[in-house]
Amino acid sequence: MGEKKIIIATKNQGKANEFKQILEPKGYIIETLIDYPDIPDVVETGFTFEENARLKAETISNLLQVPVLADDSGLCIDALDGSPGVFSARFAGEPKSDARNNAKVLAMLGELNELSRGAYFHCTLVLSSPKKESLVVEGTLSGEIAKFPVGDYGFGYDPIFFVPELGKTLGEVSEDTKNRISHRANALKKLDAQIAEWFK
Ligand SMILES: O=c1nc[nH]c2c1ncn2[C@H]1C[C@H](O)[C@@H](COP(=O)(O)OP(=O)(O)OP(=O)(O)O)O1
Ligand SMILES: [Mg+2]
Repeated sequence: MGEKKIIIATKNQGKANEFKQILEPKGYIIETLIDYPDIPDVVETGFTFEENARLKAETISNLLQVPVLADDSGLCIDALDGSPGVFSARFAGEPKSDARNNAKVLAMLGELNELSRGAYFHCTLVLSSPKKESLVVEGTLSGEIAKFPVGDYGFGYDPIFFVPELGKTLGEVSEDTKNRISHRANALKKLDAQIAEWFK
């Protein structure tokens, strides 16, 4: 496999690690905006995951004039009618904080029993190139909101997201295990199936 460089339009270290772990073994060279500190933040003004992922991918692709992949993702909680959804990153306000976001979710769900704590992670990926129609794929992962945070692995809402099939939160499992089942991994599988055709 030749060198195929993809820039991921993210400044999130947790996402960056997962993209590298999944895509580098497939022969991709992965860079992220952490490698381009001078590029300003893209303001996420959209009301859907796709709008925000398009905004990030298309803005950075037009700026750098190379193919760019963006991820917009979030946690959708049944008892909160799908909230925080696209507002996941700043659910507890500015500056964005995983710890405060998790505390806010736990406080809002209170003592609701297991049957009422259903939730899923959603990930929309948009791959953009300056003179091409963008490619859009999505993936989800179902689970439940734990009663308290468990584990130090992962990032974001991982310590409070319990996966029944694993009997653990995502904060308790290795990167390998998460990357077999996650919303991001599921979206990347769909991207993988379409990327060769799209690049032609
Ligand atoms: O696998 C995940 N495990 C735990 N939490 C997660 C995951 N995937 C998304 N999330 C949470 C983190 C953040 O609160 C929001 C994403 O917000 P989102 O705008 O897509 O990302 P971000 O602002 O952290 O980085 P960037 O926009 O630079 O890609 O959902
Ligand atoms: Mg963001």
